[in-house]
Amino acid sequence: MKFSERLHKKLQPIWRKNHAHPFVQGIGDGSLDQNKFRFYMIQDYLYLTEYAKLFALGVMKAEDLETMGKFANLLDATLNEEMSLHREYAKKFGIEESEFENAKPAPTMLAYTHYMLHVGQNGTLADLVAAVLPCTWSYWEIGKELNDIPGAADHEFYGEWIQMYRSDEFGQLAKWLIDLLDTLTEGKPETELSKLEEIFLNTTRFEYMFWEMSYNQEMWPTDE
Ligand SMILES: Cc1ncc(CO)c(N)n1
Repeated sequence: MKFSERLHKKLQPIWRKNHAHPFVQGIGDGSLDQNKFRFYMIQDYLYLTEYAKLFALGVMKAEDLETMGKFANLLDATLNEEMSLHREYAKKFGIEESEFENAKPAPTMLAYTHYMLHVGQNGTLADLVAAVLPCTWSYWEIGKELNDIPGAADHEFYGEWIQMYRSDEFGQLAKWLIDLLDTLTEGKPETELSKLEEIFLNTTRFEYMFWEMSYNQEMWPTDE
């Protein structure tokens, strides 16, 4: 069995929870409160700013030019395509891009990005890929599922979000990461695989927490 097939089995219960989450459901049927979405987009902008750095670390850790080039593509796609979606939404909200950039980070966003950066900086290339994969893979899956809801991708407010994550371009990036992880783990001992599985599960759990955080607009519980 490919390592990604093993991971796919493991992540199913959490993915089902993602898809059933009222935030995701609300994007699908257009009923999501726009204030919740705005909170999410701001935190996601901060998230992607850090996430993009993982791809720069991928360039550093890769051992051949082809892999370096692919990570460079991912870095470019994140900063200049995916984050353009957020900048467009900022316009729709009538707020400046700088308001996105200078927003206060929410604790779950901080915990998630810092965990990934820690793994990416201190681990192997396989560790790094295990950490970043749930992000791309789960969004692609959500994008495709929501796209299957009649009219969802044409919704005047949430349609563009669905179109971004269901797109073939985005899917290709996810597929490339999946294949890379399978190649890197071929013939590796169980001790190593279970360590990678744990990293993958942790960021999968963080993905669920990000929906939860956004739905509840969670900041520090101690803030005045
Ligand atoms: C939290 C989060 N996970 C995944 C993606 C997909 O890139 C995103 N934009 N934000």
